[in-house]
Amino acid sequence: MFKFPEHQIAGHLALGGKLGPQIDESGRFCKPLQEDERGSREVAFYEALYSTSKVKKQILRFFPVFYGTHIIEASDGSGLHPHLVLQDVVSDYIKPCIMDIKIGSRTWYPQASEDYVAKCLRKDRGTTSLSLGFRISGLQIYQGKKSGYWKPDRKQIQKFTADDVRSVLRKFVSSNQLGDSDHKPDSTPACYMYGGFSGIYQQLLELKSWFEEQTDFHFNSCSILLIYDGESEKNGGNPQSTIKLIDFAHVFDGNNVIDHNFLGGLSSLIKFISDASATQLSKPKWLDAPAA
Ligand SMILES: Nc1ncnc2c1ncn2[C@@H]1O[C@H](COP(=O)(O)OP(=O)(O)OP(=O)(O)O)[C@@H](O)[C@H]1O
Ligand SMILES: O=P(O)(O)O[C@@H]1[C@@H](O)[C@H](OP(=O)(O)O)[C@@H](OP(=O)(O)O)[C@H](O)[C@H]1OP(=O)(O)O
Repeated sequence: MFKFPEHQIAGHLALGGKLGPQIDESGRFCKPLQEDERGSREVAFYEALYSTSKVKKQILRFFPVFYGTHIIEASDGSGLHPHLVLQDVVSDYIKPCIMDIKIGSRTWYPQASEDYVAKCLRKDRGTTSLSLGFRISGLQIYQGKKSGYWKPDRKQIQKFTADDVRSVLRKFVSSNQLGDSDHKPDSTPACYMYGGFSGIYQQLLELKSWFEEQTDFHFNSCSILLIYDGESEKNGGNPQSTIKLIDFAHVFDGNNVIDHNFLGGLSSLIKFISDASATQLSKPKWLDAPAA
C-alpha cells in the first residue's frame, strides 16, 4: 500500500493529484522517473554508483540504498509509471527534523540549454546559492507535542538571506525552536547534532574528503539532507543524526576533474555549520553524566 510521504520537504509533490513520490510501509521511497533525460540520468547514476568498486562502503552510506526501478501506479492517476525504488531515509525517525540543502554556487551545468542555464542563474542569483555556495530548499523542525513541526513554505524559504540561513541552521538544532522569528534560538544541543565523533559535522567532513579526491561524477544541483530525530533528542536518547545525498537528475561524468562547484559549496556549508555550533563541537563531559 503506497501513500504520500508526509515528511517530504522539497521537490515535486504527489499532492493535489500530481506526479510525485510515494512511500510504502517497508521503508521504500518510490520516486517517479521523470520522462525526459532527467529520469534516465538519475537511474544511470545510481547504477554507476553501485557498480564502481571505487566508491567505498564508508561513502555509500551517505546515499539512499538503491533497490532498482519498479513500475507502479502513478500518484496522478495516469496509470503505470516507472519509479526509482530507494530507501526511505527518514522512515526510522519518530519525529524527523530534516533540512534539504542544494549544494553549489551554480546549479546549471555546461551541457544544459541556454534557457535552462538562464532559469538556474536567476534562481542562483536570487537565493544564497551564489553568495554562500548553497541554498536551503526545504526544512521541517519538530518543536514538541503542542506546536508540532515548523515547516516554512517554499516561497518563504526561497527568500532566505545569508543571515536567515545562519539563524535557521542554529534553530535546526536548538532546544526552543519556534517558527516565530522574534524568538532567539538557543543552540545548546548543537553538540549532539552537529558535533561529536559521528555527528553531522564529522560526516560532512568525511564527505568532503571524498570530494577532494573523487573525479568520477559531477553533482550538479544535488542536495544534502541533514536529518535527526526530534523525539529521541527530547527524550535524551541517541540522536542518530545523519546526512544523505539525494537528487541525481543532473549528475554527469566527472572526466577526471574535481567537482569544484560541489566541493566549494560543501566547504562553505561546513563552515556555516561549524559557526552555528560555535564552540560546542565536541560533546562536553557533563552531557554524559547520569541523571540525578
Ligand atoms: N530517499 C529518500 N527518502 C526520504 N525522503 C526523500 C528521499 N529522497 C528524496 N526525499 C524527499 O523528497 C524531497 C525531494 O527530493 P528530490 O530532490 O530527489 O526530488 P525532485 O522532485 O527531483 O526535486 P527537484 O524538483 O528539486 O529537482 C527531499 O527534499 C526529501 O524531503
Ligand atoms: O518544474 P521542473 O522543470 O521540474 O523544474 C524544477 C523547478 O520547478 C523547481 O523549482 P520550484 O518549483 O521549487 O520553484 C526546482 O527546484 P528549486 O526551487 O530547488 O530550484 C527544481 O530544481 C527544478 O527541477 P530541475 O532541477 O530538474 O530543473
